[in-house]
Amino acid sequence: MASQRKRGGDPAVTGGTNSEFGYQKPKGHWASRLAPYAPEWVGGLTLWPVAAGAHLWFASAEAMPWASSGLTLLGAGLTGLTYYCSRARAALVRQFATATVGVTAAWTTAATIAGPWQTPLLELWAFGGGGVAVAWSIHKALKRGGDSDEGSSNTTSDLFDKVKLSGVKPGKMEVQPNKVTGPLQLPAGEVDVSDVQKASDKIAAMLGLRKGAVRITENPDDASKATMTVVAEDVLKDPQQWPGPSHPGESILNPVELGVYENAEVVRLWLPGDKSTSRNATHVQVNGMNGSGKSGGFKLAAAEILTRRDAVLIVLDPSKGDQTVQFLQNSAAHLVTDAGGCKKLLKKLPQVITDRASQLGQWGMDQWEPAAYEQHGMPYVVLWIEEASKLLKDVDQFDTIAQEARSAGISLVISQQKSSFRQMSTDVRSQLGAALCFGVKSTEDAGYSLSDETLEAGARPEQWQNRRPGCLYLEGPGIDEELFATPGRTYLHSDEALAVDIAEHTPNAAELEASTAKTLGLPTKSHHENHSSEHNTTEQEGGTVVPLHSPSRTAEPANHDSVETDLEQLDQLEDDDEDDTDENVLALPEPHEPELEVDPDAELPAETNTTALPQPRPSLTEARANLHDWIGRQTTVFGPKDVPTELHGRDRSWSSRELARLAEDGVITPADEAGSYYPHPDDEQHAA
Ligand SMILES: Nc1ncnc2c1ncn2[C@@H]1O[C@H](COP(=O)(O)OP(=O)(O)OP(=O)(O)O)[C@@H](O)[C@H]1O
Repeated sequence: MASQRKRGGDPAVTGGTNSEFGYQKPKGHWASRLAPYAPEWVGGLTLWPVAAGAHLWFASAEAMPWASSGLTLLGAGLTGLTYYCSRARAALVRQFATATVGVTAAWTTAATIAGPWQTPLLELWAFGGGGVAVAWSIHKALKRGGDSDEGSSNTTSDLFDKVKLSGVKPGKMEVQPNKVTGPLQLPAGEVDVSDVQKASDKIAAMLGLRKGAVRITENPDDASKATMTVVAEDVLKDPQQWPGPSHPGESILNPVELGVYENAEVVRLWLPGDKSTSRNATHVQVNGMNGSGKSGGFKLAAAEILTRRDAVLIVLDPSKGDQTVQFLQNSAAHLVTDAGGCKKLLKKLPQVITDRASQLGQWGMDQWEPAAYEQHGMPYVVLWIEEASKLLKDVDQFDTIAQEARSAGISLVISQQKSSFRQMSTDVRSQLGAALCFGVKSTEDAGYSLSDETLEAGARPEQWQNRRPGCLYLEGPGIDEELFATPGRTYLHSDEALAVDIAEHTPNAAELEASTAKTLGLPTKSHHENHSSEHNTTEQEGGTVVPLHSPSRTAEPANHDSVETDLEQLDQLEDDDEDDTDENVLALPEPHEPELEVDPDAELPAETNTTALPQPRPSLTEARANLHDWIGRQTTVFGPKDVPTELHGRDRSWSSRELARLAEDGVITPADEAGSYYPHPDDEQHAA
């Protein structure tokens, strides 16, 4: 327990400060330099006249026995009290303070009875008292420190005195850019690391810093040690720009990079396990209130996953439809946005897990490793489940699914506002080894996401709520535990920029192996490309949303399994919610409808409003030709927002990508402002 004693009770720390918080104000004048040492000398000198007065006062034979026994009791009580109150101090100080009070009380009692001028009381007072006063002064002089190396420690030591944690001893503080760190030694058995953590905001206030600027992290190997980190400037105020994919064309074994921590380290999330570093594969829970930046985090993670050579991303997003996933329209991601389809896919997962795990076993692998893709074509699968609470309640034994999925090379990412007991069972939660926590509403919500240790170490996602979108804490395998309580912020990005990088990688994107694709009712590569080969006259730009009963599914070869699956799906139709009607429509086989404007891209309602709806959408070739003509008529700088929707029938991100492509091909020239262009090739621009 923390010592809650009053600051004034310890002669070693009283006096000597004349600013509000003492430790900051320099004392130049000799009087103020000597003032801290006055109490022991003044106290010692006044003791003699006090004892003399008491002796004369109690001189009568009747009063003296009462006075002597009263003073003895009082002395013993004060000695015991001193010992108790100094328990949070270093052992030597505690013993010295107790001895000082005990000896002083004994001398005062004896001097009151016999008279302080008697031998040896007079000599004891003169030499013994003087010695005690000198000892206290030396102790104070050393503690206050004239030596500059110790200066910072003593200053910090005083800081702990102020928050009533005097026994806490700071070590040498290490100064880094925007950060000061140093070890703390706690008085073993007297002050707990949680006591210091609770005082961290008070310490920040005393240093004139914002809440959360001081963090105390416990030492996992020694409960009497901790680390104090002080971050002066809040560098997360302004998010950093997305630098592009971190490991394009490399393995998903490399971390997914999402942003930066306040100490400028990169926020890294490892998904697959790695035996060589004893790291486990992990699932992730993503939490954060509305507007806290979850979708932004998803988009960055998606861009990372989709630019790796051996990973497949499947996204289930039953709530926002393709509002969030629009930027993935040209990617290899598998998207399911109807609730019924999402649930069906989840129900098929156990089969996929069993198949993949036994397949990996046959190849001699007890978990997924890059060789599984390189040698056998089995990619790592990241199944990202948005608004998971709406789906998981209908999936039996999801905890078992989660438990088994990791060994089958599948990471589940469960994203929802909060993971309270109503939203997610404790069993499921215990299977999610990583937590990505954005701003939440309350401390309680933070507790559903982050571990107690991280919260005690100073993580406060509730301080952001949704006022600091993108700010996060991340716990997970492979991450240095000191970073668990370090705030970070996702990169600032635009959907267009992400889409461009993803599209660049799409031709090399990993394919879902045939057996998994079949069980889940998904195409192997991407809906976009499969669909394209089956319906090559159908426009593909928006064709990435893959409901389970899509034409691509019906095109799969019929066999015993698929008959069974279809029967099962028919049964399940009764259970499914709001999307049932759509599913029935989509389930009808429509393999050859060359001119039919089937547009599985659900982005259309969002951007192609009333003007576009009654119009047949131009094909990609027509859209590009229209855009080209339109550019030819432009005379000034323009951007994607200036391109009329009816020219192409698509959303603005399409224009954005097309313009970027044309600029790359040298047809138009980028202007100074990002995302805007001159309607001429570069050389003409210079000539003009
Ligand atoms: N790192 C960031 N820096 C600055 N702004 C950001 C960052 N991340 C997201 N934002 C902005 O914050 C707003 C909310 O973000 P986002 O839509 O990702 O939140 P959300 O948690 O998904 O919200 P909801 O659950 O309501 O969809 C958006 O305008 C987004 O552009």
